[in-house]
Amino acid sequence: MPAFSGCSSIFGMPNPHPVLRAAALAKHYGRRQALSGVDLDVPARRIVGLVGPNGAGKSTLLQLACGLIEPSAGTLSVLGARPAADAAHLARVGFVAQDAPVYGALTVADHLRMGARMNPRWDAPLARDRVAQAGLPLTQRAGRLSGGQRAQLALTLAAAKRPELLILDEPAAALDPLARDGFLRGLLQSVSDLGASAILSSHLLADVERVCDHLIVLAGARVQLAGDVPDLLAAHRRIPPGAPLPDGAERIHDAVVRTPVPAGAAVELSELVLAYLGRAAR
Ligand SMILES: Nc1ncnc2c1ncn2[C@@H]1O[C@H](COP(=O)(O)OP(=O)(O)OP(=O)(O)O)[C@@H](O)[C@H]1O
Repeated sequence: MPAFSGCSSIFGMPNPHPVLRAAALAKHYGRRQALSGVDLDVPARRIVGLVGPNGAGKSTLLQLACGLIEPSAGTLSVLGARPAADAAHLARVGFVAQDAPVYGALTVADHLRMGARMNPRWDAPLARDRVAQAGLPLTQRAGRLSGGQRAQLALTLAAAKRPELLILDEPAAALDPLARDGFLRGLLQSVSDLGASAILSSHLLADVERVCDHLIVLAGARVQLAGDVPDLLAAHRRIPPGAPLPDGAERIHDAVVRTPVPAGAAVELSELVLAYLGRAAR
């Protein structure tokens, strides 16, 4: 189980249709353990921030969720089925891999035509609108787009599939602050237009704080913390240095404690993430 799971459920019952459910999930590459004993239950209609240090297993989890790789042990279901179970299931998931891969020799318009041919639920007006909004010239070859524009194109291709789940592996990492802002706005807009869920891995805690309402902290191949952000923030406080631990509280790291009573001060999301990463690194 995660060190702390605040995953909320309707009326206290387990969510019947989680977007992603993992049980004792493990993945190793040879002798290297990338994920171990991962249990997750991510409710639908969330924007999930997946954070953790380099090598924590974030890309591995996302690639498992897309069916690009197979688990070594345990189970994983995405939208109620095995990842990439069949063509219909593939159409329900949009994936933007690290570095927003696109075909350099093809134009923006070629990408849209290809998307339309390959995806049964392709939303041509949505694709055209997003491309126009992002200011992507239709005749420009993708290889000549800026990093930010490439990320926008990759997000457009994923969103125009009208997926129920968008999976994005550090899509905005290389972008400058303005381009990142545009990308995140585009993401929020797409998720809201589609009524979809999204899982976004990122090292940028400010981005996660801004767009995510569900958090997964991975470190050392294990889930350290998972749950809806409001629940997690409500369950943790910062106590003054030297103050005694409140009744029933557990010290996570330094001044951050998990406590059933609202002692001390509220914590911010970045502080909470750093506390769990600090504890995992001890
Ligand atoms: N194809 C592979 N072959 C061998 N080892 C791998 C492979 N892919 C990942 N690993 C290892 O698995 C572990 C988890 O890697 P992963 O890429 O999932 O981490 P990450 O959290 O996405 O890291 P980063 O933030 O640096 O992208 C690392 O130790 C990595 O070296």
